[in-house]
Amino acid sequence: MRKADIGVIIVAAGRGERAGGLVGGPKQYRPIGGRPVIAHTVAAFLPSERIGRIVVVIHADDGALAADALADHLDRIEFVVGAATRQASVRCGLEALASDPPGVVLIHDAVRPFVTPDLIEAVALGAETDGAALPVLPLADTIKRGVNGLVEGTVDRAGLFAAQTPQGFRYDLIRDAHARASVEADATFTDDASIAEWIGQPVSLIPGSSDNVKLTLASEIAAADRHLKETALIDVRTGNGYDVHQLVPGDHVTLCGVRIPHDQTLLGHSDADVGLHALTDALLATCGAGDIGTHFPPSDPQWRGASSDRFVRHAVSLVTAKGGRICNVDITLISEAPKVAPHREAMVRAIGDMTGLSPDRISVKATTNETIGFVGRREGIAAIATASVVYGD
Ligand SMILES: Nc1ccn([C@@H]2O[C@H](COP(=O)(O)OP(=O)(O)OP(=O)(O)O)[C@@H](O)[C@H]2O)c(=O)n1
Ligand SMILES: C[C@](O)(CO)[C@H](O)COP(=O)(O)O
Repeated sequence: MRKADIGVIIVAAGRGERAGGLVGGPKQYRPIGGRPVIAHTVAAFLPSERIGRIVVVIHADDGALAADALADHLDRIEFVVGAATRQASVRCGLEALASDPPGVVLIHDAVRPFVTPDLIEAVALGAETDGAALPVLPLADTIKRGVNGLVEGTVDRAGLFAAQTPQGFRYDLIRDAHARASVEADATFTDDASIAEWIGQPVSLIPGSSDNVKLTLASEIAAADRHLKETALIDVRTGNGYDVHQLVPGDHVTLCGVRIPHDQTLLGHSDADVGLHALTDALLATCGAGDIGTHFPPSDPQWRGASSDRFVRHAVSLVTAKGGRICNVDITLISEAPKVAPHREAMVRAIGDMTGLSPDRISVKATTNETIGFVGRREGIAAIATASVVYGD
C-alpha cells in the first residue's frame, strides 16, 4: 500500500437522542476530560503516517461547534455535511473521498473516543489483506430474548460478537456497496460491515478493545469524563529563560526588582533587569506565549526605562488566564559585582509581590564567572530562570 493511502471517515452528524438529544449540546461535542468527545476521537487518527485524508461528517447545524472543537486540527481534516441516518452520513463521507480515492477507508463513530492507534493499525491491515475488517468483542453476558417484560428464551452466545468501529474496507468495495444499498436494500443498516455482508463480501473479525466504548447514553458520557479526570496526568510544565545586559559606567543596577548602588549600570531599553527578563521568558515559555520581545518590543518607546516588574506581572496574568498555577521560580544571576547575597531577601520579597508566591517557592541564587569571559571582565551581567507551572482545573 502507498504511504498515506488510508482515508478516514468520522461520522458525527447524529443528534444523540439516547443521550438526551441537544440539551447540553450534541453528545459528540460535550466535554470529557476537558476536551470535546470528538477531539479525543480525531486525535487518535493523527499519528499514523499511513493516514491521508480525514473526512469528518457533521450535521448542517454544527459547523461552528465542529470548527471550535477541532480548531487545533483544521489543517488535517475536511468537513462534509451528513444526512438523516448513520448509513446516509457514511455515504456522504464516501462520496467526499471519491475525488482522490484512498486504497482503504476506515469508518469510525465520533462517539468512540477511546479508539487507539494500535486498533486503527490492526483494522487497516485487515482491510488491506481481506477487503473488509471488523473489530469485535465476544459477548460476555448471558443473552436473553424478551417480550412484554418477560423472558422468551436464552440465546446461545457462542459465536456472537459485539461490533465496534473503526471498520475498514477497500474503498471501491464499500463505496459501491453503499451506493447499491441506498437504492436496493429494504432496511437501514446500523453499521458498514452489515452492508459489506449484504453484498456477499467476507468480513474478517479483528479483536476489538473493551476500552473502545460507544458513548450512547448521558451516563456513559459522565463515566468517560470521570475516568479521564481520574487517570489524567498532572499537567506540569517547565519554562526557562536567559538574558544578558551590558554594564557601562553609572551609579546603580536593578536586579530582580531591587535597586543596588554600584559604580556601573546595566544598559537597556527598560531598566535592564536581567533577572526579571529571564523570569518573564521562563513564565511565558510554560504556555507557549512567545518571549518578552513579543509582548514588549524594544522598538516601542513606551517601554523606555520601564520597571521590569510590569513584564513579570503581565506574564503572570497570561499564565493565570490560561489556567496556570505557578509552583516555583528559580533565578540564577551570573555577576562578578555587585554581590547579590546582601540583597537576596529583598529580591525574593519583590518577586513574591509580582507573582503571589510564598518565599519558599522563590529561589534567587548568584554565581561569579570566576573572572573569565564578559561577566568575569565586568562587561555585563547574565541571568538564567526556570519556572514550573501546573495547568488545568
Ligand atoms: N444521521 C446520523 C446519525 C448518526 N451519526 C453518527 O453515527 C455515530 C453512531 O452513534 P450513535 O450513538 O447512534 O449516534 P446518534 O445517532 O447521534 O445517537 P442516537 O441514536 O441516540 O440519536 C455517531 O458518531 C453519530 O454522530 C451520523 O453521522 N449521522
Ligand atoms: C456502528 C456501531 O457503532 C457498531 O457497533 C453501531 O452499529 C452504531 O449503533 P447505533 O445503532 O447507531 O447506535
